[in-house]
Amino acid sequence: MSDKVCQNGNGTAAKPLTNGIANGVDEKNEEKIAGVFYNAKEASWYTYDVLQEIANHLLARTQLRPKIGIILGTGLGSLANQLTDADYIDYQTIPHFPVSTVEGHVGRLIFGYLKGVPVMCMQGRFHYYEGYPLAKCAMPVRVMKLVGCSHLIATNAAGGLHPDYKVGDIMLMKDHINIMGFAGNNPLQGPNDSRFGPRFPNMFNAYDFKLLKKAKEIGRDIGIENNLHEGVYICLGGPNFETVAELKMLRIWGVDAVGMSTVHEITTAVHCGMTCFAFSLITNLCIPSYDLEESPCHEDIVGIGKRQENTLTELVSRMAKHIHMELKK
Ligand SMILES: O=P(O)(O)O[C@H]1O[C@H](CO)[C@@H](O)[C@H]1O
Ligand code: HPA
Repeated sequence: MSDKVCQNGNGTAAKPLTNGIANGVDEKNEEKIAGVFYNAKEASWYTYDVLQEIANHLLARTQLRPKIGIILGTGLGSLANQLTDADYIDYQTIPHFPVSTVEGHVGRLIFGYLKGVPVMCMQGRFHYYEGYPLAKCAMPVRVMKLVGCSHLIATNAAGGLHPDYKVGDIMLMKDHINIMGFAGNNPLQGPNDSRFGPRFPNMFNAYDFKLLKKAKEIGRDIGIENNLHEGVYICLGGPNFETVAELKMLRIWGVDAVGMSTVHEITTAVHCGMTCFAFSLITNLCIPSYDLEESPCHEDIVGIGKRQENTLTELVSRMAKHIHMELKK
């Protein structure tokens, strides 16, 4: 038996919880689960004014005025090491901000230059399974928008369901299935503030086609074309990994990669008019068979991201550079 922390998918990797919340706001909620508050009211608590307050707070703490927001997924946080002249802002120190509770998510915003391009980077995201409502998970996207970002680059670690995918491959997201939304759980649920966007946003071109094309071009330039795919992502609620029957069903649905994030962030970004690009790092294979000895393990998933740091940095920084140049035109 290896000395890995988790075997057969049963390992957990929760960070020790701190007090969970940085300021007085959440302490008003009645329900408290393991230090993280869950209350549906929280979802509609992030009004335009509250989010503007957060944005103003951040703008007062950095000179940078980025147009590109980046979300770093599980194990992908090391990309932030490449940022120069950076201002680091821990989530705990931001008014009304939740904290990251998952291993592989540092829990801070970084304003800095990625190969010369000013960006705002989330080194750690929020997930539904942490106990946060979807609107709260996606709330930082609206903050990005209010800070001045017109573009979102979202990354995630995901299980590869497409039979051609290998661990370490990259799947550019061309579309997603909002299965949690099917069940009535959507970050845009509740009163619509038209200052963010319309009541009924169109998700037809959620993933910008031109950026997708550019990413494929960059993939060729950096020699990863054989490990680069384009596919459909699904966000499940987690935190458990999938059963074999579930994987079989998802394959029939046309899903190529499975994760527990990103979809609500993209939905929120599209709603507020941001241009989106996203990709999954395939960190494990989702093989719908009962005969396997190994199943996904969070520690391994984190490790794959670290291993691919150079390639991911190259892809993200070149995409950021491209967007930066396009915005200047
Ligand atoms: O989507 P990100 O945050 O990259 O993380 C993925 O990896 C974790 C499971 O190991 C889950 O949180 C899943 O969503
Ligand atoms: N399933 C769900 N989420 C994931 C996986 C997976 O196999 N790998 C990384 N995030």
